[in-house]
Amino acid sequence: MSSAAAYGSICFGQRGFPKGGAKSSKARKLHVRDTAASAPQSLSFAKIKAQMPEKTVRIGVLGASGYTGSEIVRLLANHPYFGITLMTADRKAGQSIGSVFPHLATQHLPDMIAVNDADDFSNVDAVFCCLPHGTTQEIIKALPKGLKIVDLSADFRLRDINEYEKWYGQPHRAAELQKEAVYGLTEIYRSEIQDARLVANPGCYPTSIQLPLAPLIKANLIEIKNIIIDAKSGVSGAGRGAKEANLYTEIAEGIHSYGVTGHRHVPEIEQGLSEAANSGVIVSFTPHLMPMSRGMQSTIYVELAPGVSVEDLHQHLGIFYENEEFVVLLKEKEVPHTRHVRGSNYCIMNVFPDRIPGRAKIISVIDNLVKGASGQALQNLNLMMGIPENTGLGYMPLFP
Ligand SMILES: NC(=O)C1=CN([C@@H]2O[C@H](COP(=O)(O)OP(=O)(O)OC[C@H]3O[C@@H](n4cnc5c(N)ncnc54)[C@H](OP(=O)(O)O)[C@@H]3O)[C@@H](O)[C@H]2O)C=CC1
Ligand SMILES: CC(=O)N[C@@H](CCC(=O)OP(=O)(O)O)C(=O)O
Repeated sequence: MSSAAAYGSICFGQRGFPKGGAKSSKARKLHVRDTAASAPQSLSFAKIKAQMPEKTVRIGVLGASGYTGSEIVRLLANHPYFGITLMTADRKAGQSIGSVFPHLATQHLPDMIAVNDADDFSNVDAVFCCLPHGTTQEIIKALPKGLKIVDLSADFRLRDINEYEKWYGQPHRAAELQKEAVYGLTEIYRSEIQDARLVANPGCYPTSIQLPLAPLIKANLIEIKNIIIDAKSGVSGAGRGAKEANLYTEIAEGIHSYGVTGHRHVPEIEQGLSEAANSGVIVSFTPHLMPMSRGMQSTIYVELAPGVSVEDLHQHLGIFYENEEFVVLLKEKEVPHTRHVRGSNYCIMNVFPDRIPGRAKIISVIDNLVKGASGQALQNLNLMMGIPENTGLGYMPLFP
C-alpha cells in the first residue's frame, strides 16, 4: 500500500505543500539562525509561520507501534508544520494507531503498514526511524536519498564501524552512510545537525551523561580519569516488545543493575567525552532498571581539576546552558527528580560537593522517551528543517 493511499482522506497537499516532495525540502529550508552555534531562536515566529503553511512537512514514522514511535506521534499531534503521512509496524502491521495505542485514538492517521510494503515515499519528506538497532542500517540505506532521516536506534551512533561490530556483535551494513551521519546531541552538535541529512539520535543514557560532562571536560574543569556513572532507567527504555525480564513481577518492588561489566552505551559515552577532551576517556558505567515506566537519572562522580571548585562547575554549566531552553541547571543544593521532567524534553541537572575532598557529584535527569529519544529527535528534525528548534516541544512536565 502506498503512503498516499494509506493516508486516505486527509491531505496536506490541499494546504499548499510545494511540488517535488522530499527534494523540495532543502529549498524550503528557512535559515533561522544568525550563527551556527548560537542557542535557540530569537527569530520572528510570525515570519516563519507565514512562509510555511500548517502541516507542510510530511513525516514517516518507521516503528510507530513501539514506545519511541508512539511518542513521536504524541509530540507531532501539536506540531504546526509536521504531519504524519506514513507509519510502519512489524507484528502490528495493518492496525490503526488507536487500536495499538488507545491514548492516540483521536489521531486521524494512516494505518500502519509493514516496512517491506513501504515502497512509496513520494508523500514523505522526512523520516523518524524508531526501529530496533541492527535492523536500521539496511532499511535506511534503501530509503530515497532526498529524505531527511533521524534514526533513534544505535545503528549510526558510533563513528568507528569496528567499534559498532565489537559492541553490537554484527557487521555494519551501511559503512558509507555512517560517514555522513551526524551525532544528534542537539545542544553540543547543533551546527552540524542543522546541515545534516542523516542524524543518529543519541541513546538515553548517553544523553543524560554527556549533557553535563561534555562542557566540563571541554573546559578542563574535571579530570578525565576516574569518572564513575551510576545510572537508572525506567522500564520503557527496554521497548514495548514482550520480554520475561520486563514482566511486572520481575520489575516491581526492587531494582537491579545490568550490563555491569560492559553495556553497549559505553562506547557511545566514551566517544563523546573523548571528543570533548581531545583525548581518550574511559568511564565506569553501571545502569540499573527501576520500577517506573519513564524516567532516567545519572549520578556521576568526578574528580575536580587542580584549583577548581564545585562552584566553578556550577558556574560553567550555568553559562554554557544559559540560553538553552531544554537544559536546566538548578540552584545550588536543589536536587533533580525524574518526576520533574516526566513527559517533557527537559534535562535537569545540578552539581554537589562530595565529602571526599577534590571530588564532586553531578545529577542529571531526563525522560528517557522524550529528551532521551523522541523529543530530542524532534528537536533535531526541527533544526534540520530550519524551523524553531522548540516547535512542538512545549509540553511542561506531567506532575504529579
Ligand atoms: N525506549 C527508549 O527509551 C529508547 C529507545 N531508543 C531506541 O529507539 C529504537 C526504538 O525503541 P522502542 O520504541 O523503545 O522499541 P519498541 O520495541 O517499543 O518498538 C520497536 C518498533 O520496531 C518495530 N520492529 C521490530 N522489529 C522490526 C523489524 N525487524 N523490522 C521492522 N520493524 C520492526 C516494532 O513493530 P511491532 O511492534 O509491530 O512488532 C515497533 O514498531 C530502538 O533502537 C531503541 O534502542 C533510543 C533511546 C531511548
Ligand atoms: C532499560 C533499558 O533496557 N534501556 C536500554 C537503553 C535504551 C536506549 O537508549 O537504547 P538504544 O541505545 O538502543 O537507543 C538498554 O539498556 O539497552
